[in-house]
Amino acid sequence: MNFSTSEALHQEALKHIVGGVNSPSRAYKAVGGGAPVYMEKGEGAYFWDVDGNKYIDYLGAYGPIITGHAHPHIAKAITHAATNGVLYGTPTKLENQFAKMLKQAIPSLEKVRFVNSGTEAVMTTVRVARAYTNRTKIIKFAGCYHGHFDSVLVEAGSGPATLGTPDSAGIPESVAQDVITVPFNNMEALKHALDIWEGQIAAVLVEPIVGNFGIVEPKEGFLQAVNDLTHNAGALVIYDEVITAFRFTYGSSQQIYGIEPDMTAMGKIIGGGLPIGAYGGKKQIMEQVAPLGPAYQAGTMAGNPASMAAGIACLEVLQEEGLYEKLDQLGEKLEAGIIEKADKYGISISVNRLCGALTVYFGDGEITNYEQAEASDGESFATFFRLMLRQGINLAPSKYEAWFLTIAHTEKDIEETIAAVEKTFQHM
Ligand SMILES: Cc1ncc(COP(=O)(O)O)c(CN[C@@H](CN)CCC(=O)O)c1O
Repeated sequence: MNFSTSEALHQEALKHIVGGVNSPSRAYKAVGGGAPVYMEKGEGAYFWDVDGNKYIDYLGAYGPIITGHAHPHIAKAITHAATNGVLYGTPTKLENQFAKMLKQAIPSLEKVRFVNSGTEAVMTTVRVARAYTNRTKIIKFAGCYHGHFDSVLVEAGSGPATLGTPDSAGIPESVAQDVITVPFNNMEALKHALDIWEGQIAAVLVEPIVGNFGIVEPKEGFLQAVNDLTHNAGALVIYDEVITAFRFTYGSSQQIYGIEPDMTAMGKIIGGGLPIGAYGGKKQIMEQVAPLGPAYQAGTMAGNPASMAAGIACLEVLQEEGLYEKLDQLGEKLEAGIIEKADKYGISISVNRLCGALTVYFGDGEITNYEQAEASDGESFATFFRLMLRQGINLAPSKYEAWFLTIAHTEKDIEETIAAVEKTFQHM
């Protein structure tokens, strides 16, 4: 495969854009460096790079593109918005329509607000929780990612109830001191942290199904324990469903496990590929938000007609009967194929999968928390990534990101992918 145009574009980008990318996730630093491939056309489950190479896409733009690239229903909605005026600075009826769709799918959303990214959505839920409880500390889980605002760019040590230390420059110690990190799926560690910081915890923030150290489901009883322990401590539960909302079902993890948080942050899929974020929750909590209450959140583009139209169109597509069952069947076929080839060539992997999202970890043992994911073999992943890319299979360039299927993937695509996996394992 020839990547020369991508390489040239990357050299050009390096002169103007920090690291040549607008998000560090897109750099190939974790997979040996060099120029990322530059895509220039997407259609369904495929995209083409600037050198004309075609790929089956499992990146899905880190989650949003569950309908496949350039879905006609979404494209039509965006085109209409473009010709109708993309931004007025006034409320529009689309915001009412979309808010009602979200509330119908996720009943814990008694009130919602639209913002422009998952980061903004999570950031605001934390602010609202602090306003509502009049407390400042939050507990998050090691390895969970919640966007790039100060309070969550903190990764404490592996021990429970450890006070956070910043994992990004520019975050004041004073901010890091208000974040406690505990291991995911560890109820005792959570209880310990809530006890130690009794009366000071505003909220426990969790990815109910983790997507940021691969796909990791909550252990039996874990989410119920999060609710019970957090509420007993007088704090709020915030679900970060930026990845999970509409990924596994027409709704959220709340409809899968039958457990509701106090607030939910969303993003990615609900924007149909356009910039989006949303948060919502119990009425009496959400009424802390301006102009009703003292917690401020605003945004020029919040609820803009183009993102609303794209989000509405996306959810209309996802209402199709049997859609998630089909994603699950394709995901199961892919998982089985990868495992069968790994066994055939003696490659030690473990696969975590839920519906149409999966992660292949290199190494032994099950992955139920960040420490185990961190210990998985990144070198082998980097080799795997490169060999798959050269065969026209595009994955996220990180061992911590999931493979995302779209509704456009076919059995044939899965068979082609498994054949590429076999060829890759033969060379590892
Ligand atoms: C659970 C969760 N919560 C919040 C965010 C932040 O959303 P955005 O601000 O990127 O829209 C994310 C963003 N995810 C990353 C990678 N999984 C997006 C990729 C990137 O940062 O380029 C998330 O996964």
